[in-house]
Amino acid sequence: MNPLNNMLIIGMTNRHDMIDEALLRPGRLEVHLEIDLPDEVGRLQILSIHTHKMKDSQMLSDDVDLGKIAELTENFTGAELAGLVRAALSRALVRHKDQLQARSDVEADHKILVCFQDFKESLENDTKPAFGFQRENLKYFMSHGIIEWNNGITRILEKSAVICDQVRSSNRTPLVSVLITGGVGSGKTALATKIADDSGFPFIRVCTPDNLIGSSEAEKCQYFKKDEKRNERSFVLCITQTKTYRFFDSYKSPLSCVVVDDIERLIDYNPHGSKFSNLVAQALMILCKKRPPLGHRLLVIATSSNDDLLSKMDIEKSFDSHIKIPLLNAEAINTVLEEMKAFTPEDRSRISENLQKRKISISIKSLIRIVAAAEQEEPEMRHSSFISLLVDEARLK
Ligand SMILES: Nc1ncnc2c1ncn2[C@@H]1O[C@H](COP(=O)(O)OP(=O)(O)OP(=O)(O)O)[C@@H](O)[C@H]1O
Repeated sequence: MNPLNNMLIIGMTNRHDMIDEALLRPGRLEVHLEIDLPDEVGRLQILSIHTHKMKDSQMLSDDVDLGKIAELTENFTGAELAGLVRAALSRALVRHKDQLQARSDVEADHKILVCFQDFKESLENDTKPAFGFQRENLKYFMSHGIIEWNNGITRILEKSAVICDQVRSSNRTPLVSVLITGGVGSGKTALATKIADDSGFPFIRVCTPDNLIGSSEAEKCQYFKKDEKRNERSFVLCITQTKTYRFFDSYKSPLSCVVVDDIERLIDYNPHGSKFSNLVAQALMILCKKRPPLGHRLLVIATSSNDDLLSKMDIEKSFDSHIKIPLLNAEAINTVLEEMKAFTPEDRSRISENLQKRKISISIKSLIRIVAAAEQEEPEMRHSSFISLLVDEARLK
């Protein structure tokens, strides 16, 4: 066999983690270059390249501000930006065809013009980034907004803003992990996503156990992989047939936030017999401790309703900060009713008067549910129905 000289072999993949290590050893595919998501300047350059021909043939309207489009396309890859330009062009073509059909005047302007509106509509309807997040998806977890029902909630939000600033700008802490705990329905998921949303980080991923229903432990398996070149460990936490949560996806962006919701469900905790998946629990602990690669910063926010379990399993210690969400007392209930504009002002003052005599504590989620149930009653029955539902619920707890 004669060796071939002067050959350069370039391999490309978007699943570096799945390539056999034998192929990546020195002497084989030994130089590894990772292409990160483009920043705003990079996106502007990519958009300029893909609209270059349009501009030359005067098909690009003067109102198209590529700088603005670069600003709006956070987390877009180069291929997605090219797709966006194509989608905007398709919209312009369809509009042009419709205009031609509508006009009897054949002499009308025949020029196809791609406008800023075409890009805007394509962004809204056609091209979405595969990485990162969609802001509207986060809103799903805060379906009733965030009500600052007492100073405790305001302080939590202020403390979280400081933590986000720390991740963003401190050179000492590229990784910060926060644990949010509270009773069932206390608003953990909503607060975690609010913190992630307010952080303004370009990459946000919410990992909920709902997506893993029916997955076996093998499917949820996590594995660790040693990258010999960079001496780093990268890992995949959960693999399902439909979805792959790769926490190291977050390393594609310089500034990322991963929300891990409902830890006890993620680790398959079963109070009967106290069973859980140790593999997933270990993966979580490593996620909270493993520094991201150089130049990348990561905020991990995890939520749980089971404080005791986490401290027994030593998971709690893996987090840098622990936020506890309180339940609502009578005063907080009044604030929430006020903020939600639930019932009439007269009903609200009757409720407030009634609650003064009671010692009550309830979760925000239960309170919202009770308000919705009471609002189904006849107007004159609403406040009494609310009180009795509230008392029943609080007794249940
Ligand atoms: N200050 C607040 N904090 C958190 N949630 C709030 C607040 N004000 C209003 N909400 C609303 O309350 C609901 C809280 O539900 P959420 O699912 O976040 O609770 P949870 O503690 O994660 O529930 P579970 O224990 O069932 O997982 C959301 O609809 C949210 O919009």
